[in-house]
This record gives sequence, structure tokens and C-alpha cells, in this order.
Amino acid sequence: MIVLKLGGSVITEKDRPETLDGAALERAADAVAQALEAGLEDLVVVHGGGSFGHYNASEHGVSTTEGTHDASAVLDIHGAMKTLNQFVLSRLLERDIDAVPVHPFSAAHRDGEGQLDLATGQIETMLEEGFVPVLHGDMIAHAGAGATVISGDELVTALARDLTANRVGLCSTVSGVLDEDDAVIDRIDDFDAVAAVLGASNATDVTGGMAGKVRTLLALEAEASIFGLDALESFLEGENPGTTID
Ligand SMILES: Nc1ncnc2c1ncn2[C@@H]1O[C@H](COP(=O)(O)OP(=O)(O)OP(=O)(O)O)[C@@H](O)[C@H]1O
Ligand SMILES: C=C(C)CCOP(=O)(O)O
Repeated sequence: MIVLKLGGSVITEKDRPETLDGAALERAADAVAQALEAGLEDLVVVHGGGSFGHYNASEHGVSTTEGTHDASAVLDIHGAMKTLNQFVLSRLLERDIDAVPVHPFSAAHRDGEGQLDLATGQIETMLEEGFVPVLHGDMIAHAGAGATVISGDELVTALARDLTANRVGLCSTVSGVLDEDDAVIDRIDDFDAVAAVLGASNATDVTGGMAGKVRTLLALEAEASIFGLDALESFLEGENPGTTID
């Protein structure tokens, strides 16, 4: 089974509020369709926010740790993510992929320690029935904080662990984690060894950019690959492009 994240920085124009990168999303959808046609059976797709969600969250002062009790703020952020989810679903459906939505707001929460609890029974059943579940970064209820943001990266790690994924891929706008000379780092197994080169996103981002991504993926037992859109096909074919986090 593969858990694949389509980064918001790839499928949207991250520096222009609520703007899709239509061409990039079409390319990603083509690569997914090709892999399914070639025999890939179990695939869970997660997408990030890019210019949907992050701007709204930032305007409302909400992040993965700073919550809100204002339902209209929750709906604003959740609504933006659902709009993007609808775009992703429709591009997949156009390619005859049986993609169905899973909205984390109704399927997950954090406890008082910030620990994530994500229901996965419905996702397992969707997979067994031949669907491709498509989740997204979202807002979720958070004990003691109202509701906070959950990133697609956190969802990827929780899904990979709970569904025992064989392969985990994060398709982002960069060809991997880059070092100080902008060369792709082949493998990362220690946060401190690369902390100096890990930055936030270069656009509005409430979930920590590349530093947040690497930290989250290091907590996962399975290996994960971070790569660019050019390498999505090769990842889905079984290669390990970009940076491997283990
Ligand atoms: N060392 C680094 N190597 C690569 N990218 C880095 C590095 N440090 C910071 N970045 C930034 O991290 C960004 C990727 O993180 P970002 O969270 O934006 O990706 P994403 O997951 O594709 O998008 P989203 O969070 O919207 O889903 C890059 O576009 C770049 O600006
Ligand atoms: C900003 C929101 C609501 C979700 C962000 O998810 P990410 O882009 O995967 O970090």
C-alpha cells in the first residue's frame, strides 16, 4: 500500500491566495492514473493546503498548536480545504479513478497532550472496496484548545503507521530536501544533522514548511521519500527519488 501526499506547494500557487496550479494538478493526476492502470492496488492520497487553508489559518491566528473556539474560523479554514479537495477529486474522477473524500475534521481529534487520534476503519473499508480515499490537511477538535490545524504530513504519518503502508511519498515543489548548496540530500536519519538547512516554507504556511515535514516523518518507523513532481511517476513505479527520511 502506498500513502502519497500531494503537497499544497505543488498543486496550488502557494503565494497567491486560493489559486490552483491547474497544470501541476493535472500532471499529478495523470501520474496517479497511470500507476493505477499499471496495477497499483491500494493507494491513499493526502493533499496539503498550499494557498488554500494556510492563508485562512494565518488570518485567524490558528496553527497546529494555537487553536480557536470560533466556529466561523473553523468553517472558513475547513471550507477552503474542502474546496481544494473538490478540485483534486474532480481531476482524479476525470481519469476514471474511484476517488472519494475523507474530511479529517469529522474523523480525527487531538487529546489534551496534542496526541492525534485518527479513525481509519472507514479508510480500510474504502480500500477493500476499491476506492482511492483522498484526505487533506484540515482543522480538528483539540481538547483544551478548541480546534487546531492538522497538516497533511501528520495525516500521512498516522495513516502509514495505522495502515502499515509499504511506501510513503511526499511530492513537493522541491526535488528533495536541499543542502546549503541546493543539492538534494540523499538520506536523513537525524534532525539535528540537517536542522541548519531546514527552513519554513517560502510562502504563508502554518505547519512548519520543510522543517516540520522532516520532523514529522522522522517519527515514522517506515521510510518516506520527499521528491518533486518530475519524480512522481518514478516513485509510483517503485523507485526512491529525492530524499529518503528514515
Ligand atoms: N532545506 C530545504 N530544502 C527544500 N525546501 C526547503 C528547505 N528549507 C525550506 N524549504 C521550503 O520548504 C518548502 C516545502 O515545504 P511546504 O510545507 O511548502 O511543502 P508542501 O508540503 O508541498 O506544501 P503544503 O504544506 O502547502 O502542503 C519549499 O518550497 C521550500 O520553500
Ligand atoms: C492549513 C491547513 C488547514 C492544512 C495544511 O496542511 P499542509 O499543507 O499539509 O501543512
